[in-house]
Amino acid sequence: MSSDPTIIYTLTDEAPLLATHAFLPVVSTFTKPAGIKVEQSDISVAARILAQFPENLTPEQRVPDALSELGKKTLEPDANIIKLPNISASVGQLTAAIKELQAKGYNLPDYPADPKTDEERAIKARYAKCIGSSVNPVLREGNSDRRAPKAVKEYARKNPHSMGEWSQASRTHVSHMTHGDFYHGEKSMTLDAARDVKMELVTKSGQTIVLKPKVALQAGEIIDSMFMSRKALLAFYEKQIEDAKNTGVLFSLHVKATMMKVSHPIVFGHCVRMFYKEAFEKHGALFDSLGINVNNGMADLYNKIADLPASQREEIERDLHACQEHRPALAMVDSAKGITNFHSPNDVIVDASMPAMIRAGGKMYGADGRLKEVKAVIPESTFARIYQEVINFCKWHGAFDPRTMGTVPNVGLMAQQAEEYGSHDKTFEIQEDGVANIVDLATGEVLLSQNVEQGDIWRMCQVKDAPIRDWVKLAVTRARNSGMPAVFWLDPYRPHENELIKKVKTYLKDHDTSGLDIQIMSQVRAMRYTLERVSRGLDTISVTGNILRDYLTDLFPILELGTSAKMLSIVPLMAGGGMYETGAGGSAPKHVQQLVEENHLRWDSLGEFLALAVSLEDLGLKTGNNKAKVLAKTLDTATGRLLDNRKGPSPKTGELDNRGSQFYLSMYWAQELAAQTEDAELAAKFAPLAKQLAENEQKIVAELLEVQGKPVDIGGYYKADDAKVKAVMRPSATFNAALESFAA
Ligand SMILES: NC(=O)C1=CN([C@@H]2O[C@H](COP(=O)(O)OP(=O)(O)OC[C@H]3O[C@@H](n4cnc5c(N)ncnc54)[C@H](OP(=O)(O)O)[C@@H]3O)[C@@H](O)[C@H]2O)C=CC1
Ligand SMILES: O=C(O)CCC(=O)C(=O)O
Ligand SMILES: [Mg+2]
Repeated sequence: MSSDPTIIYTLTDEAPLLATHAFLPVVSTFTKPAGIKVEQSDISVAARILAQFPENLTPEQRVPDALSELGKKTLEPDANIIKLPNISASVGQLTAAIKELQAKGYNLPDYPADPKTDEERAIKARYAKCIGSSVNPVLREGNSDRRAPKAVKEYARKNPHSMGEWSQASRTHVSHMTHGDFYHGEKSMTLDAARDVKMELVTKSGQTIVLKPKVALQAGEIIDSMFMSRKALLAFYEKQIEDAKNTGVLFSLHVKATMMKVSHPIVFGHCVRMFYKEAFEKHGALFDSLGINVNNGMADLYNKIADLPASQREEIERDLHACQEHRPALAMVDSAKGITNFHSPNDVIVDASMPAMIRAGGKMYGADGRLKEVKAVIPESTFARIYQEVINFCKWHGAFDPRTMGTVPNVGLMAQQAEEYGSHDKTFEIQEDGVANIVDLATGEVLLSQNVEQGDIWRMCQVKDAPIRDWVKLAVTRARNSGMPAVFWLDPYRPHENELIKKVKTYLKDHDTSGLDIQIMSQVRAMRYTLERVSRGLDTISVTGNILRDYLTDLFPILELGTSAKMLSIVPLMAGGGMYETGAGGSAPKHVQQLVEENHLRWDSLGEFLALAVSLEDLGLKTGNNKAKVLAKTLDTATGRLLDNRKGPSPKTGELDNRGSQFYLSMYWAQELAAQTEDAELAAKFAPLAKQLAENEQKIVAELLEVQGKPVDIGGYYKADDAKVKAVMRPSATFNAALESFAA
C-alpha cells in the first residue's frame, strides 16, 4: 500500500455497479493531478460468495475477502471510503448468484437449504455470511448523518416531482399487531459491568438448550430480550386477511426481510402460508418433501413444483387459485408479469415500499394494473405506527407539496452493530415451549427471561455505550450547525428506548446545548410534530435508532425529493475516518432490467457526486492536500450546475440517461476547475479538457443517445462480464478519448 492519500471506492451490485463502470474512470482521471489514489474494493454479493470458498476455486478464480479487509479499514483513522448500495441478498438471490457463478465455471457447492450432514451445515454457515444485511453492519463503524443538501432541496422545490392526491375518504391504512409482537414483551437493561452471557432455552420438559454459548458484553451496554409470538402473529394475519377481503382493499405485506434477515423471512412465510392456508393444509407433506420454504417467497414454491408431473402441478395451481378466490386481492410488484407481493421477500422492502405507496396517494397496483387503496400489513408494531400517522396526516391535510415542505434530516444510531444490526446471530425460532434466558456465564444469574412457545421468534439486541455517546454528540453538532430543532424519537413505554432516554439525558449534559431546541418524543408524537412543521415549510432533525434511521431516510427524501437517491449520506467513523454513502436508497434492480432490454440506465448518480465531494473535502482537510479541497469545491459547484441545467437522468429510453448525466458532470467539473483561481496548476491542467468536452458536447451526447433502444448483453447479473459492461457503460468514443488523452 502506498502512502498517497487514498479513496477506497466500493464495487457493489446491480444499477450502482453499472454506473460505477462509467464513473470510476472519471474519478480516477480527475483526482490523479491532486496525487490522490483511488482503490477499488469489490464487495458485491458474487465476490463475497467467492471469498467464502477459496479451496473450491483455482488460484486465478480466487478473490480476497474484500469485505473483511474493508471492515478493518473502517477502524483506521485515515479511512476514506465511498460506499455504494449493495444487494442484501434473500435466499432466492443467493441461490441465483451461486447458479450463475457455477455456470461460469466456479466450482461452488450448492446452497444446502436443509442441511443433513456436518459438512452441509458448515457450507450453509458460510453462505449465511452472504445473506441479508451483511455488508452495512460490518462497514458502518459510525453513526449516520443523512440529509438533503441545500442545492438538492432547492432543486426539488423548483422542480417538484408528481405526488398522488390523498382523499379524506381513503381507506388505506396500516395494520400492525397489538399484542404478542417484539414491542409488547420486550425487556431491557443496561449492564452494570462487563459480563459474558449465553442465550439458552429451558424447555418445559426440563432440558437446557444453549442457543448462543457466549456474547461478550461491555459495561454500560444496553441489551434487550424480545420475542414475537407465533400464535399471535397467525391470529393477526387471519384477521387482517379477512378484513381486507370484507372491506375490498388490497392486501400488502411490508417487511424488511433483508435487514432483519433471520426474523422477517419467518414473519413473511407465515403470512404466505396463512393466505394459501387450504392449499398448504392439503399439500403440506408434498411441499415439505420438495423442500419448499415460502419464507423465500412463492417463487420458491413455483420453482420447485415446476418439475412435477403436469397433472399434479396443475392440481396444486388450481388449489392455490382456489385460495385466492376467497382471499383479498394482493398488491402487485409487477402486474404485467403477475408478480405479487408474496413472490419474494426482497421485492417489497418496507423502507422504500411504504413511502412509494404514500407518495402515490395511498395506493398500490392491483392485478389489473390500476392503483388501489390498500391495507399495509406491517406486523411489528414497534415502528409501523409512524406510517399510520403519516397516512392520518395526509388524509386530513392532503398530499405534501414538495415546493413548500420542510426537510427532515436524520441522525441515526447504527455504529458497532447497534440494535437490530447485531441481532442476526442472536435470533432464534423456538423449537419447544419453555423459558428463554440470557444468563451471566460467570455467576449463572438470569439477566432477562421470557416465556416462549414453539415457533416464537426470540432475539437479543445490543447497543454499546460509546456509539450512544457518539450519536448524541452527532445530534448536538448537527443541531448546532444547521440551526434546526432536533427530536430524539424515543418511546418511554418501550423498555429499550427507556434505557436509551436515560443515557441521552446524561450525555446531553456533556455538550453545550444553550440556544438549541432538543426534545425527546415518542415516535407517534415525534412524527406528528415533525409533519406539522414539514407542512409549514419548517425543518426538523430526526434523531433515531437504527430502524427508524432506515425508514425515515427513505420516507422523507421520497416525499421531499421524489427519491432517496439524492441524499447526502455520511458515516463519520468512530475511529476518525469517514465513509460516504451514495444516497439513502438501494441498488434499484428494476434499472438493470431496463438497461438490458433497452440500453437505458435511469440510475441517478447524484448520490455518488455528493459523496465524492465530501470525501475529497475530508481528505483535503485531513491530509492538508489543497488540491483535494479545490476538487471538492468545484465538484459541488458542478453538481449545482447539473441540477440547475436539469441534466439528471430521465427514466425514459431515448433521453439522457446515467451516462449522459455523468458526461455533463464531468464537463462542468472540468470547466469549474479550469475557471477557479485558487490553484493555478489545476486550472491549467484542466483547461484543455474543459475545452475539448465543451466543443464536443453535441457529438458526445449524440453518441450516448444513439446506442439506446436496443437490448444489450452484459454477460451476467451477479457477475457480469467486466469488458462487456465497460463497453456498454462507456459507449462514447469521443468522451473516452478525451479522458484518455487527459490522463496520458
Ligand atoms: N445502502 C445499501 O446498501 C442499501 C441496499 N439496499 C438493497 O437494494 C436492493 C433494492 O432495494 P429496494 O427496496 O428495491 O430499494 P431501491 O432504493 O433500490 O429501489 C426502489 C426504487 O427507488 C428508486 N431509486 C433508488 N435509487 C435510485 C437512483 N440512484 N436513481 C434513480 N432511482 C432510484 C427507483 O425508482 P424507479 O423504479 O421509479 O426508478 C427504484 O426502483 C435490495 O437488495 C436491498 O437490500 C437497499 C437500501 C440500502
Ligand atoms: O443494510 C441493508 O440491508 C439496507 C440498509 C438500508 O436500507 C439503509 O441503510 O437505508
Ligand atoms: Mg433504507
